[in-house]
Amino acid sequence: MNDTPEKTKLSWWRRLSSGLKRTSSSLGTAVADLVTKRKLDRAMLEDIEDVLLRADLGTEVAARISAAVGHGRYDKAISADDVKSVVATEVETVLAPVAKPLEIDGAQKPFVILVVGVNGSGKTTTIGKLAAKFSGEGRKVMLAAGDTFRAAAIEQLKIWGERTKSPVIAGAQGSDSASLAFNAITAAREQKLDVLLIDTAGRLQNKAELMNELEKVVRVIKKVDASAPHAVLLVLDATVGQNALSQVEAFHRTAGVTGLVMTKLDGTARGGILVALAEKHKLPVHFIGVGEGIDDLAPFTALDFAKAIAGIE
Ligand SMILES: Nc1nc2c(ncn2[C@@H]2O[C@H](COP(=O)(O)OP(=O)(O)OP(=O)(O)O)[C@@H](O)[C@H]2O)c(=O)[nH]1
Repeated sequence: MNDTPEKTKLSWWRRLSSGLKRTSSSLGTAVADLVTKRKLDRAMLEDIEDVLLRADLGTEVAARISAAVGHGRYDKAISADDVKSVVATEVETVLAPVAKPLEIDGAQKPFVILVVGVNGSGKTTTIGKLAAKFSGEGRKVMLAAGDTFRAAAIEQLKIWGERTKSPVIAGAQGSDSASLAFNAITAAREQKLDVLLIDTAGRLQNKAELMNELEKVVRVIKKVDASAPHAVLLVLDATVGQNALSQVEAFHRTAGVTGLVMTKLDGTARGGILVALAEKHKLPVHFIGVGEGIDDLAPFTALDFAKAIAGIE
Protein backbone atom coordinates (compact mmCIF):
# COMPACT_ATOMS: atom_id res chain seq x y z
CA MET A 1 0.00 0.00 0.00
CA ASN A 2 1.26 3.49 -0.86
CA ASP A 3 2.02 5.92 1.94
CA THR A 4 -0.16 9.01 2.23
CA PRO A 5 1.58 12.38 1.61
CA GLU A 6 1.29 13.12 5.37
CA LYS A 7 3.01 9.83 6.22
CA THR A 8 5.76 10.48 3.69
CA LYS A 9 6.27 13.99 5.07
CA LEU A 10 6.45 12.65 8.61
CA SER A 11 8.99 10.02 7.68
CA TRP A 12 11.17 12.63 5.94
CA TRP A 13 10.93 14.83 8.99
CA ARG A 14 12.04 11.96 11.23
CA ARG A 15 14.93 11.16 8.92
CA LEU A 16 15.99 14.79 8.71
CA SER A 17 15.78 15.45 12.42
CA SER A 18 17.53 12.21 13.30
CA GLY A 19 20.17 12.94 10.63
CA LEU A 20 20.83 16.32 12.18
CA LYS A 21 20.70 14.95 15.72
CA ARG A 22 24.42 15.40 16.31
CA THR A 23 24.26 19.07 15.39
CA SER A 24 21.01 19.83 17.19
CA SER A 25 21.79 17.93 20.36
CA SER A 26 25.25 19.41 20.81
CA LEU A 27 23.78 22.85 20.18
CA GLY A 28 20.77 22.14 22.42
CA THR A 29 22.82 20.73 25.27
CA ALA A 30 25.22 23.65 25.22
CA VAL A 31 22.37 26.17 25.16
CA ALA A 32 20.50 24.36 27.95
CA ASP A 33 23.65 24.37 30.11
CA LEU A 34 24.08 28.08 29.57
CA VAL A 35 20.58 29.34 30.20
CA THR A 36 19.81 27.43 33.38
CA LYS A 37 22.59 29.11 35.27
CA ARG A 38 21.76 32.81 35.21
CA LYS A 39 19.75 35.67 33.78
CA LEU A 40 20.55 36.91 30.32
CA ASP A 41 23.52 39.24 30.13
CA ARG A 42 26.23 40.15 27.61
CA ALA A 43 28.52 37.31 28.72
CA MET A 44 25.75 34.76 28.20
CA LEU A 45 25.07 36.11 24.73
CA GLU A 46 28.76 35.74 23.91
CA ASP A 47 28.63 32.16 25.14
CA ILE A 48 25.58 31.50 22.98
CA GLU A 49 27.42 32.99 20.00
CA ASP A 50 30.36 30.64 20.67
CA VAL A 51 28.01 27.64 20.67
CA LEU A 52 26.62 28.73 17.32
CA LEU A 53 30.10 29.21 15.90
CA ARG A 54 31.05 25.71 17.01
CA ALA A 55 28.10 24.39 14.99
CA ASP A 56 29.67 26.21 11.99
CA LEU A 57 26.85 28.66 11.40
CA GLY A 58 29.39 31.33 10.51
CA THR A 59 30.25 34.61 12.21
CA GLU A 60 27.57 36.81 10.64
CA VAL A 61 24.67 34.48 11.34
CA ALA A 62 25.93 33.66 14.85
CA ALA A 63 26.18 37.39 15.66
CA ARG A 64 22.70 38.04 14.26
CA ILE A 65 21.17 35.22 16.26
CA SER A 66 22.77 36.27 19.50
CA ALA A 67 21.60 39.86 18.93
CA ALA A 68 18.07 38.58 18.26
CA VAL A 69 18.18 36.45 21.42
CA GLY A 70 19.23 39.50 23.43
CA HIS A 71 16.49 41.70 22.02
CA GLY A 72 14.20 42.73 24.94
CA ARG A 73 15.43 39.91 27.16
CA TYR A 74 18.31 41.44 29.16
CA ASP A 75 18.24 40.70 32.90
CA LYS A 76 15.41 38.22 32.48
CA ALA A 77 15.40 34.48 32.85
CA ILE A 78 15.48 32.80 29.46
CA SER A 79 14.68 29.22 28.53
CA ALA A 80 16.51 26.94 26.12
CA ASP A 81 13.29 26.82 24.09
CA ASP A 82 13.35 30.62 23.69
CA VAL A 83 16.87 30.41 22.28
CA LYS A 84 16.01 27.47 20.01
CA SER A 85 13.03 29.28 18.61
CA VAL A 86 15.15 32.35 17.75
CA VAL A 87 17.78 30.06 16.16
CA ALA A 88 15.09 28.40 14.03
CA THR A 89 13.59 31.72 12.91
CA GLU A 90 16.90 33.30 11.99
CA VAL A 91 18.19 30.17 10.25
CA GLU A 92 15.00 29.87 8.23
CA THR A 93 15.34 33.50 7.10
CA VAL A 94 18.82 32.77 5.75
CA LEU A 95 17.87 29.47 4.13
CA ALA A 96 14.51 30.32 2.58
CA PRO A 97 15.96 32.13 -0.47
CA VAL A 98 18.31 29.23 -1.35
CA ALA A 99 15.98 26.26 -0.77
CA LYS A 100 15.00 25.43 -4.33
CA PRO A 101 14.00 22.11 -5.81
CA LEU A 102 15.99 20.82 -8.76
CA GLU A 103 13.72 21.37 -11.74
CA ILE A 104 14.16 18.89 -14.58
CA ASP A 105 13.28 20.51 -17.88
CA GLY A 106 11.40 17.80 -19.78
CA ALA A 107 12.10 19.56 -23.08
CA GLN A 108 15.78 18.62 -22.76
CA LYS A 109 16.37 15.03 -23.77
CA PRO A 110 18.57 14.30 -22.02
CA PHE A 111 18.58 16.82 -19.19
CA VAL A 112 22.31 16.71 -18.44
CA ILE A 113 23.43 16.90 -14.81
CA LEU A 114 27.16 17.15 -14.14
CA VAL A 115 28.14 16.19 -10.61
CA VAL A 116 31.33 17.71 -9.21
CA GLY A 117 33.16 17.92 -5.89
CA VAL A 118 36.27 16.97 -3.96
CA ASN A 119 37.32 13.36 -3.33
CA GLY A 120 35.00 11.39 -1.15
CA SER A 121 32.37 14.11 -0.83
CA GLY A 122 29.68 11.63 -1.86
CA LYS A 123 29.28 12.29 -5.60
CA THR A 124 28.80 8.70 -6.72
CA THR A 125 26.45 7.88 -3.86
CA THR A 126 24.41 11.02 -4.56
CA ILE A 127 24.17 10.07 -8.23
CA GLY A 128 22.84 6.66 -7.19
CA LYS A 129 20.26 8.26 -4.91
CA LEU A 130 19.24 10.74 -7.62
CA ALA A 131 18.95 7.94 -10.20
CA ALA A 132 16.60 6.09 -7.82
CA LYS A 133 14.54 9.23 -7.28
CA PHE A 134 14.26 10.13 -10.97
CA SER A 135 13.45 6.59 -12.10
CA GLY A 136 10.88 6.41 -9.31
CA GLU A 137 9.25 9.44 -10.93
CA GLY A 138 9.06 7.52 -14.21
CA ARG A 139 12.03 9.18 -15.93
CA LYS A 140 14.51 7.24 -18.02
CA VAL A 141 17.94 7.75 -16.56
CA MET A 142 21.48 7.07 -17.77
CA LEU A 143 24.66 7.24 -15.70
CA ALA A 144 28.11 8.16 -17.02
CA ALA A 145 31.15 6.97 -15.08
CA GLY A 146 33.23 10.09 -15.66
CA ASP A 147 35.37 9.38 -12.60
CA THR A 148 37.87 7.52 -14.75
CA PHE A 149 40.70 7.85 -12.20
CA ARG A 150 39.52 5.19 -9.83
CA ALA A 151 38.50 1.74 -11.03
CA ALA A 152 36.51 1.37 -7.81
CA ALA A 153 34.48 4.48 -8.66
CA ILE A 154 33.52 2.99 -12.04
CA GLU A 155 32.49 -0.26 -10.34
CA GLN A 156 30.56 1.64 -7.68
CA LEU A 157 28.59 3.51 -10.34
CA LYS A 158 27.84 0.27 -12.18
CA ILE A 159 26.38 -1.14 -8.97
CA TRP A 160 24.15 1.93 -8.63
CA GLY A 161 23.17 1.41 -12.28
CA GLU A 162 22.07 -2.15 -11.51
CA ARG A 163 20.23 -1.13 -8.35
CA THR A 164 18.32 1.60 -10.14
CA LYS A 165 18.03 -0.26 -13.47
CA SER A 166 19.76 2.59 -15.28
CA PRO A 167 22.20 2.00 -18.15
CA VAL A 168 25.79 3.02 -17.36
CA ILE A 169 28.29 4.38 -19.88
CA ALA A 170 31.81 3.61 -18.69
CA GLY A 171 35.29 3.55 -20.19
CA ALA A 172 38.49 1.92 -19.03
CA GLN A 173 40.27 3.28 -16.00
CA GLY A 174 42.39 6.27 -17.01
CA SER A 175 40.37 7.01 -20.15
CA ASP A 176 39.50 10.59 -21.04
CA SER A 177 36.51 11.75 -19.00
CA ALA A 178 35.59 14.53 -21.45
CA SER A 179 35.20 12.09 -24.35
CA LEU A 180 33.24 9.75 -22.10
CA ALA A 181 30.84 12.60 -21.32
CA PHE A 182 30.59 13.32 -25.05
CA ASN A 183 29.74 9.67 -25.84
CA ALA A 184 27.25 9.50 -22.99
CA ILE A 185 25.28 12.54 -24.17
CA THR A 186 25.23 11.21 -27.73
CA ALA A 187 23.99 7.80 -26.53
CA ALA A 188 21.37 9.30 -24.19
CA ARG A 189 20.15 11.52 -27.00
CA GLU A 190 19.85 8.62 -29.43
CA GLN A 191 17.93 6.62 -26.86
CA LYS A 192 15.72 9.64 -26.04
CA LEU A 193 16.46 9.36 -22.33
CA ASP A 194 15.22 11.94 -19.87
CA VAL A 195 18.15 12.47 -17.51
CA LEU A 196 21.88 11.89 -17.85
CA LEU A 197 23.88 12.02 -14.62
CA ILE A 198 27.62 12.44 -15.20
CA ASP A 199 30.02 11.50 -12.40
CA THR A 200 33.41 13.20 -12.28
CA ALA A 201 36.65 12.39 -10.51
CA GLY A 202 37.05 13.95 -7.11
CA ARG A 203 39.53 16.79 -7.13
CA LEU A 204 40.82 19.23 -4.60
CA GLN A 205 39.76 22.75 -5.39
CA ASN A 206 43.37 24.01 -5.22
CA LYS A 207 44.78 21.61 -7.84
CA ALA A 208 44.87 23.73 -10.99
CA GLU A 209 45.59 20.87 -13.40
CA LEU A 210 42.58 18.85 -12.31
CA MET A 211 40.35 21.87 -12.25
CA ASN A 212 41.43 22.61 -15.86
CA GLU A 213 40.43 19.10 -16.78
CA LEU A 214 36.98 19.72 -15.33
CA GLU A 215 36.74 22.87 -17.42
CA LYS A 216 37.47 20.71 -20.45
CA VAL A 217 34.65 18.30 -19.54
CA VAL A 218 32.22 21.24 -19.48
CA ARG A 219 33.59 22.57 -22.81
CA VAL A 220 33.20 19.21 -24.51
CA ILE A 221 29.66 18.74 -23.15
CA LYS A 222 28.75 22.09 -24.73
CA LYS A 223 29.99 20.86 -28.09
CA VAL A 224 27.24 18.24 -28.16
CA ASP A 225 24.58 20.46 -26.64
CA ALA A 226 25.29 24.17 -26.21
CA SER A 227 22.64 24.43 -23.47
CA ALA A 228 24.22 21.61 -21.42
CA PRO A 229 25.11 20.86 -18.72
CA HIS A 230 21.63 21.90 -17.63
CA ALA A 231 22.59 21.53 -14.00
CA VAL A 232 26.00 21.40 -12.34
CA LEU A 233 25.63 20.00 -8.86
CA LEU A 234 28.40 20.54 -6.36
CA VAL A 235 28.40 17.80 -3.75
CA LEU A 236 29.75 19.02 -0.42
CA ASP A 237 30.62 16.92 2.60
CA ALA A 238 29.20 18.65 5.68
CA THR A 239 31.96 17.21 7.88
CA VAL A 240 34.67 19.36 6.23
CA GLY A 241 33.30 22.47 7.93
CA GLN A 242 34.47 25.88 6.74
CA ASN A 243 36.54 24.40 3.89
CA ALA A 244 33.22 23.97 2.08
CA LEU A 245 33.18 27.74 1.51
CA SER A 246 36.36 27.70 -0.58
CA GLN A 247 35.18 24.57 -2.43
CA VAL A 248 32.10 26.46 -3.56
CA GLU A 249 34.19 29.39 -4.80
CA ALA A 250 36.62 27.24 -6.80
CA PHE A 251 34.08 24.87 -8.34
CA HIS A 252 31.75 27.73 -9.18
CA ARG A 253 34.55 29.52 -11.00
CA THR A 254 35.55 26.41 -12.94
CA ALA A 255 32.31 24.65 -13.72
CA GLY A 256 29.54 27.20 -13.15
CA VAL A 257 27.81 25.43 -10.26
CA THR A 258 24.01 25.77 -10.44
CA GLY A 259 23.13 24.08 -7.16
CA LEU A 260 24.41 22.31 -4.08
CA VAL A 261 23.88 18.96 -2.45
CA MET A 262 25.22 18.65 1.07
CA THR A 263 25.99 15.11 2.21
CA LYS A 264 26.88 13.44 5.52
CA LEU A 265 24.78 15.79 7.62
CA ASP A 266 24.13 12.69 9.70
CA GLY A 267 27.81 12.40 10.58
CA THR A 268 28.56 15.82 11.98
CA ALA A 269 27.76 18.17 14.83
CA ARG A 270 28.53 21.06 12.48
CA GLY A 271 25.51 20.99 10.17
CA GLY A 272 25.36 24.76 10.50
CA ILE A 273 27.87 25.00 7.65
CA LEU A 274 24.92 24.93 5.27
CA VAL A 275 23.67 28.14 6.86
CA ALA A 276 27.09 29.79 6.51
CA LEU A 277 27.13 28.77 2.84
CA ALA A 278 23.66 30.12 2.19
CA GLU A 279 24.59 33.40 3.82
CA LYS A 280 27.79 33.77 1.81
CA HIS A 281 27.14 32.29 -1.63
CA LYS A 282 23.39 32.28 -2.10
CA LEU A 283 23.57 29.27 -4.44
CA PRO A 284 20.46 27.10 -4.53
CA VAL A 285 20.52 24.08 -2.22
CA HIS A 286 18.57 21.20 -3.73
CA PHE A 287 19.14 18.16 -1.53
CA ILE A 288 20.79 17.00 1.64
CA GLY A 289 22.26 13.57 2.28
CA VAL A 290 21.49 12.09 5.68
CA GLY A 291 22.86 8.57 5.28
CA GLU A 292 24.40 6.06 2.89
CA GLY A 293 21.17 4.36 1.84
CA ILE A 294 19.32 4.80 -1.43
CA ASP A 295 16.51 6.78 0.26
CA ASP A 296 18.77 8.97 2.36
CA LEU A 297 18.53 12.02 0.14
CA ALA A 298 16.08 14.61 1.38
CA PRO A 299 14.79 17.51 -0.68
CA PHE A 300 15.98 20.63 1.02
CA THR A 301 13.36 22.75 2.76
CA ALA A 302 14.27 25.80 4.86
CA LEU A 303 11.72 25.47 7.65
CA ASP A 304 12.31 21.77 8.26
CA PHE A 305 16.07 22.20 8.25
CA ALA A 306 15.89 25.23 10.55
CA LYS A 307 13.70 23.37 13.05
CA ALA A 308 15.83 20.26 12.86
CA ILE A 309 19.07 22.15 13.46
CA ALA A 310 17.55 24.03 16.39
CA GLY A 311 16.29 20.73 17.81
CA ILE A 312 12.62 21.74 17.77
CA GLU A 313 10.36 18.69 17.63
N1 LIG B 1 26.87 9.00 6.44
C1 LIG B 1 26.80 9.34 5.15
N2 LIG B 1 27.69 8.83 4.30
C2 LIG B 1 27.62 9.20 3.01
C3 LIG B 1 26.63 10.11 2.53
N3 LIG B 1 26.84 10.28 1.19
C4 LIG B 1 27.91 9.51 0.86
N4 LIG B 1 28.39 8.84 1.95
C5 LIG B 1 29.54 7.92 2.05
O1 LIG B 1 30.74 8.64 1.77
C6 LIG B 1 31.72 7.81 1.15
C7 LIG B 1 32.22 8.47 -0.12
O2 LIG B 1 31.14 8.53 -1.04
P1 LIG B 1 31.35 8.46 -2.61
O3 LIG B 1 29.99 8.58 -3.20
O4 LIG B 1 32.21 7.32 -3.00
O5 LIG B 1 32.17 9.78 -2.84
P2 LIG B 1 32.80 10.36 -4.19
O6 LIG B 1 32.67 11.83 -4.08
O7 LIG B 1 32.18 9.73 -5.37
O8 LIG B 1 34.33 9.93 -4.03
P3 LIG B 1 35.56 9.95 -5.11
O9 LIG B 1 35.18 8.95 -6.15
O10 LIG B 1 36.74 9.56 -4.29
O11 LIG B 1 35.66 11.32 -5.61
C8 LIG B 1 31.00 6.48 0.93
O12 LIG B 1 31.38 5.60 1.95
C9 LIG B 1 29.51 6.83 1.02
O13 LIG B 1 28.74 5.74 1.42
C10 LIG B 1 25.70 10.66 3.49
O14 LIG B 1 24.81 11.48 3.19
N5 LIG B 1 25.83 10.23 4.78
